[in-house]
Amino acid sequence: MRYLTSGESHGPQLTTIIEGLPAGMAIAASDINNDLARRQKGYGRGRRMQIETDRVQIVGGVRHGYTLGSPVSLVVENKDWTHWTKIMGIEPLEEGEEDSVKRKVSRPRPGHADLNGGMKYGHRDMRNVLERSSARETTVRVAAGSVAKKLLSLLGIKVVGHVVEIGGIKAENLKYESIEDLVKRTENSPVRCLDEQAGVKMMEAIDDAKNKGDSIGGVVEVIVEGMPAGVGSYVHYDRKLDANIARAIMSINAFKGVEFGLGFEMARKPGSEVHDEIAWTKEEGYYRRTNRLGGFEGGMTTGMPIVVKGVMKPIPTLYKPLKSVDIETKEEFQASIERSDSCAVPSASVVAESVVAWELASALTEQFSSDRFDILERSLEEHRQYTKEF
Ligand SMILES: Cc1cc2nc3c(=O)[nH]c(=O)nc-3n(C[C@H](O)[C@H](O)[C@H](O)COP(=O)(O)O)c2cc1C
Ligand SMILES: C=C(O[C@@H]1CC(C(=O)O)=C[C@@H](OP(=O)(O)O)[C@H]1O)C(=O)O
Repeated sequence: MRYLTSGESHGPQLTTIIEGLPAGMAIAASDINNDLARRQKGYGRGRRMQIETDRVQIVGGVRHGYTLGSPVSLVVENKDWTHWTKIMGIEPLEEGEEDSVKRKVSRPRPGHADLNGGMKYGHRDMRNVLERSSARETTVRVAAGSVAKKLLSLLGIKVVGHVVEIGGIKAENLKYESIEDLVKRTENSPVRCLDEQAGVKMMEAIDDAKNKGDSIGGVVEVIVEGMPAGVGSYVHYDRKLDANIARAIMSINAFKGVEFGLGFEMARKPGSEVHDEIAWTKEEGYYRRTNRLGGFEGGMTTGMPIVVKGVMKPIPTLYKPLKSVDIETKEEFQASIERSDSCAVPSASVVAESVVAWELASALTEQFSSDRFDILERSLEEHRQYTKEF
């Protein structure tokens, strides 16, 4: 499967076209809207989120609630567009209209894409960069991921993202009864954190950063249950599923690192405390006694839960200005801003969940016959039985 997204942060809409979904898969706008709403929530977001109420329109590839096998196109409108029609105008300016209506950006923000993007595409008005580099684009990535999640859930695979650290405050109590329990408890937390006490401290840290005009980052974790063993491949770099997941997480705006299982801690432990012993029972088939590798060996799933973390840096747009250089005057200035998030880690955990779901759905549809959803379902069931008895 593949998808592209299009659209600017303050343009009329965001669009995605998804190719390669099996025909005959149930999908409804309500499934996607639920995930769009989850992405919008989260403590630490700025004023923009009060303007937007993200809702999807399915404009292609679905009829009476089922995919047709043709490309699925999804659209999410930017409500903020009505305030930006002149600034973002698609038509050339009319005679006599001032260039100043474009709200030209000549002052790049440290940590954002402004300066490098301006240099790359020759945009001396760096609004042309920030409009697309903005994480507003993650709205339709979540929409595409939601469709992938639907495919996975129909195949008995569950994916959930949550927050394990914000601003140096780590969640200590990460125990949960079942993935349903994890979903329920994180949905009830404003920071999408299992550990209620840590969650309260995280919110205080966000308030503190906001009051100081600063921003903070954190760590999100995505857990997947129900993936069969042997999905992905070891034969080529771009078919290693863990590598594709790592790339997907790194592609989320502001993400700077990825870990599977014990992650970087593996560097400090001997092999006997890292590798997971293999066991077998008639009922369960093969399983690992531990899951320190986080569900992957050799670029393929082990059948154990996938556990992957991603680190998000603090938001670059700061009320407390950092020094930068105006590209017109070459003079130093201290940036002043109108609005920004102070922490978007909770929202980003939903984005991480979405991009992981996408990679898994992609790998499954590549590996198994997938023109028809019912055949995909059957093939996967056969594969599950086969790997159990292998
Ligand atoms: C959900 C989400 C919301 C974000 N909100 C903001 C924001 O309000 N202001 C900002 O400067 N950056 C925000 N970012 C981060 C920037 O989009 C990101 O830092 C920028 O695109 C540069 O890319 P890089 O940090 O990956 O190098 C957000 C990121 C995510 C995932
Ligand atoms: C719009 C979203 O996030 C935006 C991501 C973002 C950035 O620079 O990445 C900057 C802000 O945009 P604005 O300048 O319009 O307030 C965020 O609000 C969203 O998540 O839907």
